[in-house]
Amino acid sequence: MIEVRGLTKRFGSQTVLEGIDLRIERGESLVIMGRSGCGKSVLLKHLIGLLQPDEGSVIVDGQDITRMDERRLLEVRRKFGMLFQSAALFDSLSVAENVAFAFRNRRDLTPGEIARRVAEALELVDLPGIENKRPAELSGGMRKRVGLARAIVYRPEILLYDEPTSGLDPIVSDSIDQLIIRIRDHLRVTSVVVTHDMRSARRVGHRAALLHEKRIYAVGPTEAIFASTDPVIRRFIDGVSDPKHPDF
Ligand SMILES: Nc1ncnc2c1ncn2[C@@H]1O[C@H](COP(=O)(O)OP(=O)(O)OP(=O)(O)O)[C@@H](O)[C@H]1O
Repeated sequence: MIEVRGLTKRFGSQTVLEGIDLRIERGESLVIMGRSGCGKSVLLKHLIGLLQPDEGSVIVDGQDITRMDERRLLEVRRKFGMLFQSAALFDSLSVAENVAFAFRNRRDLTPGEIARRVAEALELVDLPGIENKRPAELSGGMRKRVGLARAIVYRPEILLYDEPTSGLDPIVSDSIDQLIIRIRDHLRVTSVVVTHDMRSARRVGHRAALLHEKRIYAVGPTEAIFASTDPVIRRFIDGVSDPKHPDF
């Protein structure tokens, strides 16, 4: 579904990603893990064409999106839904207006059809009937669910999650993970989940990739990565710093 080939990204003199190769199969969920600031969000933004690589390419469903013009890129982006780290809801809009945001320019859908699709998306994230609430009235976990409803309302083929469980307690995190799994299986979407929540990674990922020092250090079935004895992978998974190199 997505293929990244030899992707290198620099910001000024800082190289953030170097020679990244990654394949994401249709219908699978891939977890991308790595230290804070290692470039996970930057990689995610390349998958949807929000950033352009300095070298290499990104192929989505057979189409090279690198250096694609904005009009064709918009077409490709319709395949994607994205759940941002902060859920990114508009506080001045109701839940229904937030969830329906992607439909604001669609003349082919009646208000009744939009309301039905919004209700269906809210149902799928276990928040039926909260259309008229405001984001400020919701807990952090509920806001994430509304963000997820907004991401799935137009039935994307690929869902990108940027830290879906950050800032949530373990119980709410588990419920978000269960939703990610349910949506993946129910809507048959390809999922890419950026996280440094190890429990969440283990629950939702068919495969896991560890980004380290600008490269994909390891990628494989999640259980194999978690069972690895490689010292870099172990330190990351067990959350143990290296006394000789506290920053690594
Ligand atoms: N638009 C930008 N302009 C300049 N530098 C940027 C830009 N976006 C990201 N960076 C830099 O790229 C590096 C990687 O950032 P990124 O947000 O991808 O990290 P991350 O792995 O997602 O971190 P975290 O886990 O803390 O969210 C950082 O050093 C950041 O400052």
